[in-house]
Amino acid sequence: MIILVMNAGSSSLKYQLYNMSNEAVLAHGSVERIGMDSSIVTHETSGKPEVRVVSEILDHNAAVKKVSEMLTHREHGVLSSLDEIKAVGHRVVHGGESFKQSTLVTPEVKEEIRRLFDLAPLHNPPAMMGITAVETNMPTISQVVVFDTAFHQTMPQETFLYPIPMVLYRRHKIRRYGFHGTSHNYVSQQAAIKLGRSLDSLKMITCHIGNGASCAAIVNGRSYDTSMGLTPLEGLMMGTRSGDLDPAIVPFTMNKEELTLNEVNSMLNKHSGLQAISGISSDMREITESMNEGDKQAKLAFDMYTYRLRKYIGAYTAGMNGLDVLVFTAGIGENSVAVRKAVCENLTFLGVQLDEERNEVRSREARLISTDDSRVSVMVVPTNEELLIARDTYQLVKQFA
Ligand SMILES: Nc1ncnc2c1ncn2[C@@H]1O[C@H](COP(=O)(O)OP(=O)(O)O)[C@@H](O)[C@H]1O
Ligand SMILES: CC(=O)OP(=O)(O)O
Ligand SMILES: [Mg+2]
Repeated sequence: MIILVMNAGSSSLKYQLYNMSNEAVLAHGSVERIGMDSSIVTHETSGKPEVRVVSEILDHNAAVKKVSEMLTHREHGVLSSLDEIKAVGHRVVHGGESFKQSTLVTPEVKEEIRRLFDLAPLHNPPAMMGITAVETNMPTISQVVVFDTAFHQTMPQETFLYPIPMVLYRRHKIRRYGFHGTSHNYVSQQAAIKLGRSLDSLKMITCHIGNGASCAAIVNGRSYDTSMGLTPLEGLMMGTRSGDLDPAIVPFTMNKEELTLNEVNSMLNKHSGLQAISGISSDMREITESMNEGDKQAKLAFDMYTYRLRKYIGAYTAGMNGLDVLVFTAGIGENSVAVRKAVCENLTFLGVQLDEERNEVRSREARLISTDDSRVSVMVVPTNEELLIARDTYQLVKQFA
């Protein structure tokens, strides 16, 4: 069965085409800068060099049309017809409390995702545009939605509620939801497999640190707590997002700087984090390079980033009353030797013993980076949200469509 996975952002659409008989990726790529003056399409099929074209792509509908063209292209394509695709699986960031697992798209499901626009104004509308564009361009195909929030629906009230008037939860569902659930779920499973242990007996912390960053406390394979909240702004310091701060900063800054709600939202989501402190970049590679060249602001950004992550690891270890496995994943977690080292070298009191040589090995495989006698197993596990979306889509379509 051939399945197309889509991850639609506000100005981008990433895709992967899977053959589920062996979970092989037949093609993958992205359309970036949708709606801007020149959009960039990249497309790669196994064994061939990447194709890159600049084109005018006005909206997500045009982007899906472009992806269909690439997949069936005489030279670069891998399909003779779009009919070969059995289903499309979409990443949807916010599923609220309505969606505890992945589901087939129906008119009711679409209505519910629309109702959640308020809670994820940056993330859910583009996902809906992707779903509608597939309906227009491939009208007979089954669609499945996979939610970032679903895995965290096992959190208990004491971790998901905010200590604010309960009426706000009852009326508006203001609570902590958590995100990157597909990734936390996937890497926790992979870590247990690699260790040859059952998830049922493990206390784990998974750190998904990419552009967006969150960590999760996972007990017996179920999410117990996670650092993102109502929206993906809470928690860790990120590339351009602040993460945790005193909420009083919001009205205080609005007053002092005469900012509107939109402006303060944009400040905290797009102009904070590593970018704001370093004054250089939101990209951890550039931060590390500048720090190594002696830049003090870059070093401060790096130190704040790793300190805040370490605080969460300490807090979650206390929250779970113990820790067996610590997992690093996503762009920074999988690649930054320096971040992993800075976080782990101050966690010896928890029983974390990093093996410096293992930490420096570069590989795309899940691997152990702690010493053999470290009480806590520290691991790097490459994430693969698309594969989990493809698997859920495959299961649901096999069962119901
Ligand atoms: N070799 C590397 N060393 C340090 N950081 C890296 C390296 N490779 C990628 N990164 C960082 O990973 C981050 C992007 O993570 P990624 O998971 O790809 O983000 P996204 O949220 O866009 O999926 C960037 O901060 C980037 O600098
Ligand atoms: C939910 C979220 O923060 O996603 P991303 O890391 O893709 O921005
Ligand atoms: Mg990501």
